[in-house]
Amino acid sequence: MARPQDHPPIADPKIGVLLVNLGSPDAPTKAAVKRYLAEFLSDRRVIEIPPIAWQPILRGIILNTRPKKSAALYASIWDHKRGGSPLKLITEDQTAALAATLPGVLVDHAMRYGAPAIAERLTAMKDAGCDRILICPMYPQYSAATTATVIDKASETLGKMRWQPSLRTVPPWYDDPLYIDALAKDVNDQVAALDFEPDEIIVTFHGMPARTLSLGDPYHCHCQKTSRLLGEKLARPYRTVFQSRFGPAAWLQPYLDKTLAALPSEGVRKIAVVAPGFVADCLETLEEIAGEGKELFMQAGGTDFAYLACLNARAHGIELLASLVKRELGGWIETG
Ligand SMILES: C=CC1=C(C)c2cc3[nH]c(cc4nc(cc5[nH]c(cc1n2)c(C)c5CCC(=O)O)C(CCC(=O)O)=C4C)c(C)c3C=C
Ligand SMILES: [Fe+2]
Ligand SMILES: [Fe+2]
Repeated sequence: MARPQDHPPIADPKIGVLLVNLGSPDAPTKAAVKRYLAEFLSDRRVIEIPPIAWQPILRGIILNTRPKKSAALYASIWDHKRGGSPLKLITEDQTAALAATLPGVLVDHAMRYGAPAIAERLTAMKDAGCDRILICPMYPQYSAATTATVIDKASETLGKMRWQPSLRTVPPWYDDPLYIDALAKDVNDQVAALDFEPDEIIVTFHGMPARTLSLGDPYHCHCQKTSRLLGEKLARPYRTVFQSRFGPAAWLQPYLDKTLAALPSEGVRKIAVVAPGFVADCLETLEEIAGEGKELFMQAGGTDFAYLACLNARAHGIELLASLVKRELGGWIETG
């Protein structure tokens, strides 16, 4: 018969918050990018092609060509001083800043691909005594390729636990007035600091394969609504586009690159570009928009281009995150 002294130690109960973003390679090298892309692009939520057809393309072509090119792009944005990608370092800063607003709550972060892994952090939180955990996928707009895959991975981890923590998830906040207000204030602040007046604000979102819309993914609608609400709040001319097309199939349109190349011929020569679907700057914003995008626009005859930073760990961003998280922690902590 088990005696009380045989009982495994139990930590004091705690509430936990886990921020989860996409993840980056561990280093801006071909080998690290290959490892990262192999994990990312093997996720069936991301590439919805049967593995029997997709894996030979991934292993035979993509992982032999893309890592070299992507590693060079990562190298161009890497923070060598702090040692990491912008996405990783900003997520760390967001975690620390959010923790400062939630005394007594264990705030941590994980990445869906690469490190720190969701399984590792959820297990560490459970071991530290978290019997209630709020997961915050760091995507304002829901998609199966981002939000759902975070929840799948967390559920897979809980599936291996005897004593599971209770789990809550932060719902998508694409139309939340707190988010739209934070974005509008941040865009206005950044535009006011420019030395030109933009003819238009270009609102760009990471793309998705076009067919995900007819399959029932709400991502397109979420992006359109964010953009409309932001545009209305800014009371400025704006347009919505999608970027980062991957593979030969059609993705959500209009495409950012084609739009940037065409705008000057429409008489739009001064623009500010904002990417509200990213809560942290990353390869897709710093390299694709602020780097390649600017070059395309200027070569096409544009005169002024500004990339507006994501909310990141700046004041409007952290206030937003703290409000969303505190609201979802209602009943678990004193939120009044
Ligand atoms: C913000 C939402 C995102 C959606 C929706 C999304 C869908 C999606 N992405 C790919 C392929 C790639 N994305 C890559 C980078 C990347 N993607 C997001 C976010 C979303 N992706 C972020 C934040 C990043 C940057 C990561 C970083 O480390 O900074 C890449 C890797 C980079 C490269 O090699 O070019 C690929 C590939 C697909 C196929 C997809 C939807 C089906
Ligand atoms: Fe992506
Ligand atoms: Fe839609």
